This record gives sequence, C-alpha cells and structure tokens, in this order.
Amino acid sequence: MYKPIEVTEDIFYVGVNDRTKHLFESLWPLPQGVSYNSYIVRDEKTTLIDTVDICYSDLFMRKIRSVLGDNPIDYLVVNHMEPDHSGSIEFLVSRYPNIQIVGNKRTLEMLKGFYGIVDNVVEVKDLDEMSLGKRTLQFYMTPMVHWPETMMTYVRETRTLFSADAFGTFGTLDGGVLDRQLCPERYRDEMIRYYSNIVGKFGSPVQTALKKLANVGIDAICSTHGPVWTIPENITGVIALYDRLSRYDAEEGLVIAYGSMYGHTEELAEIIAGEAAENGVKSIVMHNVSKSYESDILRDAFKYKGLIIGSPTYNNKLYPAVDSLVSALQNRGLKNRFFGYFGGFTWADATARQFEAFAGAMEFETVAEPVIMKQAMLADVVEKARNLGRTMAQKLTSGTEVVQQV
Ligand SMILES: Cc1cc2nc3c(=O)[nH]c(=O)nc-3n(C[C@H](O)[C@H](O)[C@H](O)COP(=O)(O)O)c2cc1C
Repeated sequence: MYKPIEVTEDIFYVGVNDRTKHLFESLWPLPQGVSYNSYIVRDEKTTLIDTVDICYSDLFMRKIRSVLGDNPIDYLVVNHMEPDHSGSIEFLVSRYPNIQIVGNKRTLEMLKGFYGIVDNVVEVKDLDEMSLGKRTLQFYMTPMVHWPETMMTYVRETRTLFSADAFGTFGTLDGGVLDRQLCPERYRDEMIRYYSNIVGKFGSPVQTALKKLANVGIDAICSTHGPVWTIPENITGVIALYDRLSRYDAEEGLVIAYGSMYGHTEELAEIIAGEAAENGVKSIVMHNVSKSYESDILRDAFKYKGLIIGSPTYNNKLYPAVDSLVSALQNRGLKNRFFGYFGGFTWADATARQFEAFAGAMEFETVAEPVIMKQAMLADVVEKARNLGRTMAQKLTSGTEVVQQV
C-alpha cells in the first residue's frame, strides 16, 4: 500500500512514473523517463484532477485508493485531453460510475469523440467557480497551451494551481515529488526541452495565459509532468522561464548544428566555434545533426541567443537531417536570434539559397556573410568562417540584447 503524498493540506499527489517508454509522442527521447501527474483534492466533494496514461491505469487506481480507500470520487476535472492525461478516464468511470466529469465545451467535445462519454458531465467556462465544501475551484481557460481545450484549475483557499502541461518537465519523480524533496536543477534543462519540443509553437497563447494568471497568488504549481513547484523562488523561476521562452528571448550562448558526410562541413563548424570561443563566448553547444537528437537541438536553440547552422548540399537541397531541423524551427516560429550559416557543395550549391530563405522567413538577424565552400576549403573560405565566429561573438557578448539565465 502506498503512503499518501500530501502536496498541501488535503491535496494529494496520485501520479505515476514511466521509465519504460523510449520516445514521448513517439518523437522525443526520454532518457530520464517522464511522470504523468494527477492530484486529489479531498473535501466534501472529493475531486480528482486529470488522470494518467492508459498503461498505468491499474497502478493509478491503487494510488487513488491509498488516499481515499473505499470513499467515492465526486468530480474528475479534465484540464487537458491529450491521451497521456485522459487515457485512464474510461477505466476511472468504470470504477466510479457516478463520477461527474468537469471540463469546458472543447473538453466535452473531445471526451465524446475520444471515449464516447456524454453523461455525467459538467461544463465550465472561463473564471467559473465550483465549491467543493471548504474549498473552491476556479477555472482559467488557457487555449493552445498547447491544445485548444487546455485549461488550468485553481484552488483559491490553498493558492494551488493545477497547470496542465504548462511548467511541466521530462524526467521521472525519483522518490520525491515536491521541489523541496528533490534537486530541482536536474529538471531545468528538461523543462526547456519539454517547452521547446511540445509547447514551443505556442508562444503567444502562453503569453496570454501568463497575463491572465499575473495577479493570481500561487503557493504551489501542480503540473501534469515533473515536480510540484512549492518553493517561492522556484515558482517565480519557472514562471519567469516560461515568460522568457514564450517571448523567444534567450541566454548568451551559441548553438552550432551541422550535418556532414565526409567532414568538410564539420571542419568549418570547428573553425567557427573556435573563433567564437576565442572572442569570449563560453557557452557553445555543437550538434552533429546525424547523432544528436533533434529534441536536444531544439532545446538549445530555444535556450541560446546565437544560432549557426551548417549543411552540405544534398541532391539539390539541404542535408536531410538539417532540413528536418530547419522545418522544426520554422514550425515553432523561433524568433529573435543572431543567425549565421555555412555549407559546402561540389557542383551546384543549394545550401545558401535555402538558408537565406529560412533566415528571411524567421525573425533572425543574419550576422555575417555566409560561408560556402566549393569542394575544398580554400583560404578565403577559412577567413569567412573565422569572420562568422568572430562577428557572432561580438553580437553575443555586446550584452545589450541577451537576458540572464533564469
Ligand atoms: C548523396 C550526395 C548528394 C550530393 N548532392 C549534391 C548536389 O546536389 N549538389 C552539389 O553541388 N553537391 C552535392 N553533393 C556533394 C556534397 O555537397 C559535397 O561533397 C560536400 O562538400 C560534402 O560535405 P561534407 O564533407 O561535410 O559531407 C552530394 C554528395 C552526396 C554524397
């Protein structure tokens, strides 16, 4: 039997850890797993907030029973319908046939579409309130953070925010659940990776949600993935991080991502990186796109202000994995970056044309002349590569447009 894990008085954690799945959404690596978080608010009307992935329904039920025993659940609040959180709804309804499911209009549409559930539902609208007895739930609609039905639920008396996927991280909860029980630093980069991979496209809706919540006093953020944030500096920190990421602001630092089959493009990457370092850039991350996960490259592109991409011409296009990266960045509408590009060809270059179009489509400032090498690396190409590294370093270290790490 599990010991109940109390987040605050009469609010309990009943989520589960997934250390089995390799790829989240069949796309994003999970080297440290992921948790699917769910919570119970125990009151005159007992309420469950979100469920877990269907693979963990059985364990989930045992965790619920460790808190409630044979007592009923009155409400299930569905903040987000993505199957890693809604997957256990049918199972839950089979165990608690009288449970009432609370969601907004879009949630209830999806509930019907995914699971055929139309009975015992309660529709709520933005800022609606629902009394549970001693506590009151208030609902904040936060559409497109990161699905259209997404909402957050706030317990006014304990100032607890159930934030759906917002402020979530990859990484399981190994022993501790609350930030004060574990090392929060472990989750910082994983929060940026989660944001850039999953939420990154939706900067503007995230900004809208943050503004809506700006005057809401928060003592705990209970996301659907990763730690529960309760320490005031951590709460301020994760909100500031979301604010920064959704404005596409970044830290001082440089990502160099390149593809290379025979090493010429990679040599250029080394020259550019060396020159940037010599001119004062300390945080430089290099990714060979054929080896690094796109997931990690996206994280670093969201994290750092400088972005340089390199590619050989391949069948009159960018190298395939670079093409995929460029498309992923474009899909997420990354903005406000100092940008540079480089590449090589043997008979007809396509790299420069494609990178130029990419830079134009994004709100990037191309900082130096492109570095394009025909066949071998001649002295003028080496000089252009050095110039790119140097100019990027000057932009990054001039310090006026980059923000400090939060
Ligand atoms: C499968 C393949 C397709 C290529 N397609 C083109 C091309 O369309 N146009 C071109 O000028 N060079 C093409 N190249 C040549 C490479 O772009 C060139 O050799 C480049 O310098 C390789 O860089 P790397 O050493 O970093 O792999 C191709 C090479 C390969 C192996």
